[in-house]
Amino acid sequence: MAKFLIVEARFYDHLNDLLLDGARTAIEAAGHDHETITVPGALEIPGAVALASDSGAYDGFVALGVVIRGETYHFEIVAGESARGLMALSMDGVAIGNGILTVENEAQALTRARRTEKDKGGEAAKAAIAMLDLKGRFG
Ligand SMILES: Nc1c(NC[C@H](O)[C@H](O)[C@H](O)CO)[nH]c(=O)[nH]c1=O
Ligand SMILES: CC(=O)[C@@H](O)COP(=O)(O)O
Repeated sequence: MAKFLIVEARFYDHLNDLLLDGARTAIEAAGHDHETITVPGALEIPGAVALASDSGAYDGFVALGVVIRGETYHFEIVAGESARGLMALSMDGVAIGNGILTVENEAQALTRARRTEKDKGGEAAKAAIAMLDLKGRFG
């Protein structure tokens, strides 16, 4: 049994609850354990994963969040830099799945957060599980 840390940026409570449901369901269905921590926003997720990974307490990580475009360039920064940070961790051998939704509006987020539709939370968890399996094979 592996232990996953879900790192969620709780910017939109109702959307995060759906993403968490999907991720937790996927991890449990695969027979693994999980814990969850919350950070202020998506920009803080990579740093939190780096800190937790250094602790050696977790086998894999799932990043969850919702970034909805506003009026300024900040969307590009938050969406792009959070993804870049997670990719850097992945390239450094951290088993991680990216479930940070980067969308134009809440409607797009809702259909992607629900387990009954696109289930991006479950998708991210399954990606983290797959990367952990690869780590065991090649690590
Ligand atoms: N606008 C959204 C943010 N912005 C906050 C940043 O992620 C960060 O917490 C802040 O810049 C302080 O460093 N975060 C989201 O997760 N979603 C958004 O829509
Ligand atoms: C993704 C964001 O940071 C966004 O919600 C901020 O909105 P705004 O660009 O209108 O300040």
